[in-house]
Amino acid sequence: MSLNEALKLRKQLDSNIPTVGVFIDAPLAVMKNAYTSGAISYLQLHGNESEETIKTLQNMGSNVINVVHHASNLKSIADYVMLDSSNGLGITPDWHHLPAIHRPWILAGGLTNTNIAEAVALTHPSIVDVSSGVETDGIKDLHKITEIINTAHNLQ
Ligand SMILES: O=C(O)c1ccccc1N[C@@H]1O[C@H](COP(=O)(O)O)[C@@H](O)[C@H]1O
Repeated sequence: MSLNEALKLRKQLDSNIPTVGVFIDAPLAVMKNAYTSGAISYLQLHGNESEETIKTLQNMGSNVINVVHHASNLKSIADYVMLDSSNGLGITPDWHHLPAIHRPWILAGGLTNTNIAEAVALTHPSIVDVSSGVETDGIKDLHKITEIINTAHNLQ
């Protein structure tokens, strides 16, 4: 998505709703621009971004979500870590063998309305994140989004 498209979408959204930009090893200038233009409030980094890059983005004022593919990599100076088995391919991590995680963290990867209760009960994340699980034919589906939000809100 171009910066202009992101800015257009930002304008259509309630200003109280934070927006997240998803990046994989993007140039620092691109990520900085996305943040300073006001298009996004959080940067979600799915590549091999260095600690130095994360620090630079945080010093700009942005919150940074560092995505890791294995629970053994959950140490990061980022504001949040997200555990996701893949990069948006809808593959679930192994929820049964996660170590206890003593920091705010986000569970992602293949969550759907039918598996979210089990995933949360087994892993106790601070936040859940879902993308392909609320799509039909690659397009976000309002019915699926409403359904999973209701399910999540009813979890203990
Ligand atoms: O969705 C994508 O195309 C994507 C591409 C590259 C990196 C991440 C991507 N998506 C993000 O991945 C997580 C989990 O997605 P899913 O629920 O498994 O489909 C989510 O944050 C997506 O925004």
